[in-house]
Amino acid sequence: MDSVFGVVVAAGRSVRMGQGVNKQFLPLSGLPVLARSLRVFEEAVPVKGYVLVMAEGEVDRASRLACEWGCRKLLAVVPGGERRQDSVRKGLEALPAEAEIVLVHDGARPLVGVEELVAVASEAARWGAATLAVPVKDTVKEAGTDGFVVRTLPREVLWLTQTPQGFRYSLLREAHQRAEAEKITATDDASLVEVLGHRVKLVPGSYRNIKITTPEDLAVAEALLGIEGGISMPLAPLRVGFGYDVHRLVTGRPLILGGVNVPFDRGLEGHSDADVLVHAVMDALLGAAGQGDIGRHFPDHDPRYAGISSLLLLERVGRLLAEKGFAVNNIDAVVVAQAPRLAAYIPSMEFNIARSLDIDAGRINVKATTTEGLGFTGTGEGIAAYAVAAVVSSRGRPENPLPTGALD
Ligand SMILES: Nc1ccn([C@@H]2O[C@H](COP(=O)(O)OP(=O)(O)OP(=O)(O)O)[C@@H](O)[C@H]2O)c(=O)n1
Ligand SMILES: C[C@](O)(CO)[C@H](O)COP(=O)(O)O
Repeated sequence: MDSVFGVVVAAGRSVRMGQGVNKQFLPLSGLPVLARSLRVFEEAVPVKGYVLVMAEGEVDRASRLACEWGCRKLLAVVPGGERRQDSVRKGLEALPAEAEIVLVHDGARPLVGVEELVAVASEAARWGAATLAVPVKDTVKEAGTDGFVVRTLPREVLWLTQTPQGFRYSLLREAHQRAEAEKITATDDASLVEVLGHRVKLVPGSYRNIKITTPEDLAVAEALLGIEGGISMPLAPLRVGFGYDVHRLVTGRPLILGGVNVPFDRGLEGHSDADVLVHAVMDALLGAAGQGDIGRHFPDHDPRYAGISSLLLLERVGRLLAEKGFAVNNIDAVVVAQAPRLAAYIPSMEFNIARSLDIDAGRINVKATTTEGLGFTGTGEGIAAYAVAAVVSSRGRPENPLPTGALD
């Protein structure tokens, strides 16, 4: 496919959400709305890179968070403009010259699927312009300013447009330049291309690709994710496991918790990266599946594991469980640390753990607590973590929990 790039706009004011904050940072099943939208661009193979557009005052915050969310294809975070189309234009200006197809997406549409994004890219490459859209389900009336119906519109030809919308880069830039020159305002990019007389191909999308606009949209999105993740449908047979780990705090080491490099004057000592949270999670998972503990699978005298990211080990635990016929239902964990304060990093920890296990972040819950200055965690000698995990047998019954020996 042609060289595909993206522009994700998230520089709006979130007025209709009515919470006084950018709705894109609100949690949706444990992960910020924006993180979910960006993840789709990360996962869509044809997308080479993308630009994120934020309100002026949120550029730094978004850049920092995107790093924590593991956004590897993000090229730049740039300030947006007054109207959505101004934000898109600024995003387009930041794209590299090699861009041939550009996908413009609302950061506020976190439920779009990777396949939908790829379909729009391929139709845009074919037709020059394409947009995801769904047929109107209700009967649509045109109203007068007096509040009375003027006419009923023919539903058969009406579609609700969504994003991403995909275009040949040169075509979309021309459309935006024309809009600037002729002072045209439009609520989507396809409209600007239509003004040029260019045809826009409709790509049938999904009704689940809602735009998070008002508070009830968040509730609907949560419900959709819950149903799809199967959380509301208990699976049996269920097995639970418990994990506990402690590491000593020392100077000269980074503090890695849940795969996040947490700023602190000391870090945890250990053979690997000493990620005490991920170690507790792995032990809980292995315990639930009857597969021993991490000491057995990843011995701390084995040079292969010296300094290794514990998230890589977690990925291997996830694969082992899958081989044994287990799927992770949910994990709950608590980090016990007197300092530093961890609240701001918890969504990223949950995201990292979920990504390593290839499951939805809504299935992971991480908490942090102090011990009011008591004990070894209270004095800052070390950090502890506890975790419980529930796994279900995807083969309908628990697997034989006999030990299988170490991973390769
Ligand atoms: N000046 C603007 C206006 C909107 N957007 C983005 O365009 C998308 C669609 O806009 P909408 O959902 O309407 O978001 P807001 O403009 O934030 O909402 P509201 O109108 O309620 O303030 C959102 O991802 C929003 O952040 C943008 O980047 N720059
Ligand atoms: C681009 C869009 O999401 C397509 O439905 C929509 O037009 C954005 O409109 P808004 O007024 O910025 O919410």
